[in-house]
Amino acid sequence: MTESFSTADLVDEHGPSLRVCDTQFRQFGKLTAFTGRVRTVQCYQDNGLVKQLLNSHGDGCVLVVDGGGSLHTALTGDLIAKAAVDNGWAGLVLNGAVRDSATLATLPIGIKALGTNPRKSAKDAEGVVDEPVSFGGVTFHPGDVLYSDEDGVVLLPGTASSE
Ligand SMILES: O=C([O-])CC(=O)C(=O)O
Repeated sequence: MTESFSTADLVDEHGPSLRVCDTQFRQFGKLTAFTGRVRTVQCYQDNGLVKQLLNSHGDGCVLVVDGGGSLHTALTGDLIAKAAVDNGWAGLVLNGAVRDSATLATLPIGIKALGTNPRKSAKDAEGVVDEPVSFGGVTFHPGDVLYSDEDGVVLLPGTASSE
């Protein structure tokens, strides 16, 4: 999907109603601009739920993973990211780490994360799916529309929302 938007223009257009995430992410996927409806996972050094979700239909959504900011284990690597591409996810935003970054850079998906660590995460699937998660000074609600580009990550309420 080709996206033509700019987060800076969205800020100018929407003003304070746009939520802007302050986290300074690194870009890992090949797509540097991506947008989609938010789904969420909260977990800590365990990517069992991330793996399950990204191995199911993405419907153009962006998976926002609050890994508590831990850089101790990778929440996504090349296999999970390839599954996300195959299942139609638009992107991943991880408050945590990735691995296999050289391969991630070749995949047609947006991936933002804090950094890298080659260590695997646990696979106990402990955590929470599709509840609001907060980091970088904003709350990500399932159903929000997320826009991400070279300048940052911003959020608008989903159209189904009454906000
Ligand atoms: O399995 C994991 O935890 C992450 C990984 O290496 C992959 O996605 O290839």
